[in-house]
Amino acid sequence: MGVLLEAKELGKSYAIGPNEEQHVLKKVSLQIRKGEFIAVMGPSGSGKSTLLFHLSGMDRASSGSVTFNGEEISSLSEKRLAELRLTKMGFIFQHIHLLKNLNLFDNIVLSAYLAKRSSRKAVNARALEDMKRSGIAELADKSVTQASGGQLQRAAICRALINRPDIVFGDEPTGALNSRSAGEIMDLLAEINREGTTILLVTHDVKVAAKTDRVLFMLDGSLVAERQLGKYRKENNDGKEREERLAGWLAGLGL
Ligand SMILES: Nc1ncnc2c1ncn2[C@@H]1O[C@H](COP(=O)(O)OP(=O)(O)OP(=O)(O)O)[C@@H](O)[C@H]1O
Repeated sequence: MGVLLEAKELGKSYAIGPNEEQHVLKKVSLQIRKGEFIAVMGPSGSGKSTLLFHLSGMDRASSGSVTFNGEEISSLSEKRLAELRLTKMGFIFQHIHLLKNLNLFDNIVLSAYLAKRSSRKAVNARALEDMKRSGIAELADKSVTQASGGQLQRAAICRALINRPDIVFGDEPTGALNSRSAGEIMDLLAEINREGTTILLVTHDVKVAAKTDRVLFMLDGSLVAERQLGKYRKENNDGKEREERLAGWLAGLGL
C-alpha cells in the first residue's frame, strides 16, 4: 500500500514568555499507509492532539512538513487546505460537535451539500446507507437532544464519512461513551477501515487502541515507540488477547 500521509521532522513551538518557547512537537517523522488504522497514545500533554491537528492541516507547523497524497499541505493556501479537509478528510471528536438546530440527517449531509461534488439525491442516499449500517436510520429526523451519546457519535461518524474521505481523524472519539458503546463504535470504525478508509485516532484507552493495526506512543513531543498489532477482526474473538498484549507492551515501556 502507498503512503497517504507523511510527516517529516514536524516541529511546533508556542511562545510562553517574551523569550521562552514550549516545544510541543519535536521533529516528529511518520508515515501512514493507505488503509492503515492507527492509534496515537501517550500521557496527557505529550502532544497527541497537536500532532493530529498538524497532520490534518488544522494547524500550521513551526518547522518540518506534512505531505498528504503527495501534496505538501504546509505550503497550501487556506482555501485549498479547507477544500482538502472538506473533501478528503473526516473528523470525529470526543465532544461530538453536531449542530443543535439541525436534525441528525441534516447534520450528516451538510458538509456534502457544501462540497457540491455530488447531487443532493446521491448524498442523501449515501447518508441513509451509512445511517442504516450504523444502526441509526430510524433517528434521521430526531434532534441532537433526542439521541444518546453513542447514537450521536454514530451520527458523527456518518458525518465524517459523507464525502467518502481518504482518511478519518478521531480525537478521543469514544472518550465520552460507556464501555459498551465505545466497543460498538470501535467495531464500526474497524469495519469502515476494512472497507478501505484510513483512520488515525488519538486515545488513552487500551481497549480502543487494541482494535487498531498500529500503535504510536508519544512522550514529551516525540514519537518514542510503536507497535504493530495486525488487523483486528471482530469474528476472531481475540479482543481481550490483543488488549493484554498491548497493555503488556505499554507497561514494558517503563513510563
Ligand atoms: N495553543 C496552544 N498554546 C500554547 N500551548 C499549547 C497550545 N496547544 C497545546 N499546547 C500545549 O501543548 C502540549 C501538548 O498538548 P496536546 O493537547 O497536544 O497534548 P495531548 O497529548 O493531546 O494531551 P491530552 O491527552 O491531555 O489531550 C500541552 O502542554 C499544551 O498545554
